Amino acid sequence: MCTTPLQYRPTLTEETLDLVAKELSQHGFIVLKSALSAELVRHLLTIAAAHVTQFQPAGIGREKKHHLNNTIRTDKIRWMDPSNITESAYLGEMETLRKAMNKRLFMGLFDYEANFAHYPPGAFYKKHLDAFKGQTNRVLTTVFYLNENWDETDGGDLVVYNLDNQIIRHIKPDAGTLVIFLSDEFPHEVSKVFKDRYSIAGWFRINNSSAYRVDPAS
Ligand SMILES: O=C(O)CCC(=O)C(=O)O
Ligand SMILES: [Fe+2]
Repeated sequence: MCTTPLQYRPTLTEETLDLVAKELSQHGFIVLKSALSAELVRHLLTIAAAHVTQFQPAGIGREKKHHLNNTIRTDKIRWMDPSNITESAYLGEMETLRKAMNKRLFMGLFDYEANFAHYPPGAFYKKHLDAFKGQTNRVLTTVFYLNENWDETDGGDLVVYNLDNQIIRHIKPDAGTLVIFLSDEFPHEVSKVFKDRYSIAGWFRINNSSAYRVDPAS
């Protein structure tokens, strides 16, 4: 029997990457609908749902400051596995995005870390910033949604604020929607969900290593 290996065609076109660069330089924020192939999105959802019992409670803060705080967030996560062909296809698209932003905007993004997230009914993530100026090497956030047939009444909007704390966007976590924004400029929250919600949150990082301090891998 002959089985062809599973392959995914890259979907981020030069035109899309131009648009992302333009919007990020003008507004620091972009929402792309149907950003990746429907097949890839479906397979990512299947993987997330199949492994959900292994997801771990998510923490806040990094390294020594990392701790669990279930008054701030109650989602569960699993870091992506590059040895899986489907997860690797997603990471490949993000690598295309990384290189494109470095080329067009000279952002100096040197790597990317990403986790699947599961918000069971009742879960939320209160308003937060992913990064504070000068204190982190996370500079560009991505959130990619995997949920089919998401209804307004299912909750779980991504609510985005500006630095004056005014709401600027409500984003429905629809399958295929990719949100990209500057990590230290947009406080955001995930409103309470009423149905299982799956996503992939990721961060492009700059290299803060110096002779005195070596950056940890994650
Ligand atoms: O899932 C979302 O819409 C956002 C998640 C988030 O803010 C985070 O993981 O830092
Ligand atoms: Fe966040």
